[in-house]
Amino acid sequence: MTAPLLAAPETLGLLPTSGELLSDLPVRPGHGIHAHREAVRRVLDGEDDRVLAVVGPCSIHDPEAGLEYARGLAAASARWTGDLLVVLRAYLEKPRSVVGWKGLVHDPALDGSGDVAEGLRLGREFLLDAADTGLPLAGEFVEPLVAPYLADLVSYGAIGARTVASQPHRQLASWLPMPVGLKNAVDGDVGVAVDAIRSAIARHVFPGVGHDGAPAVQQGAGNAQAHLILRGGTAGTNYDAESVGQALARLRAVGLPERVVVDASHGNSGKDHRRQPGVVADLAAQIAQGQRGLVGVMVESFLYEGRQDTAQRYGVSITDACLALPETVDVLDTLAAAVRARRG
Ligand SMILES: O=C[C@H](O)[C@H](O)COP(=O)(O)O
Ligand SMILES: C=C(OP(=O)(O)O)C(=O)O
Repeated sequence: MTAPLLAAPETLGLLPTSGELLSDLPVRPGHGIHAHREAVRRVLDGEDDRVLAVVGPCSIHDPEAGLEYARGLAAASARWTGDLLVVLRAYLEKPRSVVGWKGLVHDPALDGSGDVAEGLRLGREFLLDAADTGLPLAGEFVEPLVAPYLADLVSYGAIGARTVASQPHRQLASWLPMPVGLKNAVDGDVGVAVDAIRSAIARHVFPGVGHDGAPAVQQGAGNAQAHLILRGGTAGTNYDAESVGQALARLRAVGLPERVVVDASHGNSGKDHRRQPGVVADLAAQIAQGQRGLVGVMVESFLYEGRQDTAQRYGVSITDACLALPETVDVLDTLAAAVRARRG
């Protein structure tokens, strides 16, 4: 007896279909997802002169702490309503440079056991509860098969620096029903993200899995709000006025709308959360001086500052280091003041 040429990967457990999970845990009346997505679109398209502020933990590992944070941010956000459109980072998947914890959806027990069925349920419950705060939600999409289980609750999507060159992720962005930001690569390459935007705004046909669980040929019509996120990289930061100007020029050169969101964390902070306020102060100065192509800012923030390797301390990130919520309020005050100055 010869071994099969291709054995399927070992099955560790079964998943519900996305249709089943959506019907068990439906979007609640009052979540206002359509209105949130439209609000994000208006800011990106320059029809609303506020600045998008995508703010929250690097990752959600403890739904209780994540919700306490979401409620705190929602309460604070009332003060910036006229100047900022605050969106909660509700990140349930983490791309890894090599190996590591892949996020609540992939490993809710945080121990490598990988109970994805439980992760999807817990993750969706978290998004539903977080949406109850009234904040629009942001998420990075890492595993294309996971998106149909969660994307109906998301109003701002991101494709990260590690997947921006991947055709399946560009296809994913082409069908996702919310504006999607595509990040420059880990090495700082902006060109690959510009290519990704050109791909994401186009129609794609690709294999996928429907809400009924059946494999199917699917279509993405193209995401008109696909845009660039500058996140710095190993080659250096790219939040300064010259880098922002160069990025806008690259977009203009290929006929794309001149708009960027800048991530104050990751390569722009060297993963040192204490540098994020300085980055946002620089961005605020650009906005105050009239830069209209700078349409959004991303900040990594949690209940308490810093990070930890394992979940010992409540409300502290187990992935990248975050600013504490009170410092985040100061940072967003600075940004809101800059938006008012730009109007003036
Ligand atoms: O945003 C979080 C991390 O920067 C990202 O998941 C990569 O982390 P890693 O380089 O520690 O794997
Ligand atoms: C992983 C992230 O970012 P990046 O892709 O820029 O590293 C993130 O925003 O969580």
